[in-house]
Amino acid sequence: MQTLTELTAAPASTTAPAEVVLTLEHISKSFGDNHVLRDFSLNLHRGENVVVLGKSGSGKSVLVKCVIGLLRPDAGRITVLGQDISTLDHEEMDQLRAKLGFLFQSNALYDSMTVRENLLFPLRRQWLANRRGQEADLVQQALEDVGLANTIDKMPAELSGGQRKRIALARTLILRPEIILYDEPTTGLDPITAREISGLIRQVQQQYQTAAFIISHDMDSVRLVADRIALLADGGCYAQGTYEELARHEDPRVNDFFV
Ligand SMILES: Nc1ncnc2c1ncn2[C@@H]1O[C@H](COP(=O)(O)OP(=O)(O)OP(=O)(O)O)[C@@H](O)[C@H]1O
Repeated sequence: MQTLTELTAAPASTTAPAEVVLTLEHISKSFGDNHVLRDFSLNLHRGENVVVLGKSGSGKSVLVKCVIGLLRPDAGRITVLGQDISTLDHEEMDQLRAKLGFLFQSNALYDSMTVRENLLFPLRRQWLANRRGQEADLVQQALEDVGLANTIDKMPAELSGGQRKRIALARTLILRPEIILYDEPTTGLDPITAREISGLIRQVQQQYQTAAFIISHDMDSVRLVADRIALLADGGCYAQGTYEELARHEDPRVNDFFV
């Protein structure tokens, strides 16, 4: 396996894989007179990291909530792993969510449980029959993947912010998601730890061929993790391209993010 340094130094891939795993088509969402999303469209391909970049209040969280079915768009269609989510009932949506991983800002670890118990929890909740009896191995593997096998018996309060982020990612990985949604994965971390987490996001992508839908405005992290960036402005996908393409974009509304 590549070292973290090699991974963080690796240039973003410019060849997009063919299979589309997430499609947002002409999504609109308003709250009263506040038209947050207006005709927003974007595709995500298998194995691709896409960062959605936008100013505070531009609608990034609303977009993620639409993808995971917590908010229903007023117009448009969202297709996840080939399924139009507006056609799914609760049970079907739950089954689909089991193929998605989430890494929220809060990490959402259970403070009263050890690291081991935190990782066992989603396994038992999803209760994957074909993994019965393998839980201990899966926990061990997930912790090794994030470089924290030695924390298995610790409580979350004994871990640093960066370690808690890694454990939260291990808990997501244990269910082998096909798409991971990262909400501000480096917020609240010091620059060195933030860089390590960005390296880990790349490592996960390469090791598991997962697609990632990443909300971020940490431009150092965006540079390291993004294969493609979609700029959300005026409710729509205002511009998209690689980090380098958008950084030299002539429109100041785009290149201002990169200075
Ligand atoms: N449930 C809701 N009801 C009413 N308005 C909402 C709701 N959720 C979000 N909004 C509004 O939608 C707009 C976009 O909010 P959102 O949280 O998506 O922004 P964001 O881009 O994620 O911002 P930040 O980077 O600061 O987290 C805001 O004006 C917010 O007030």
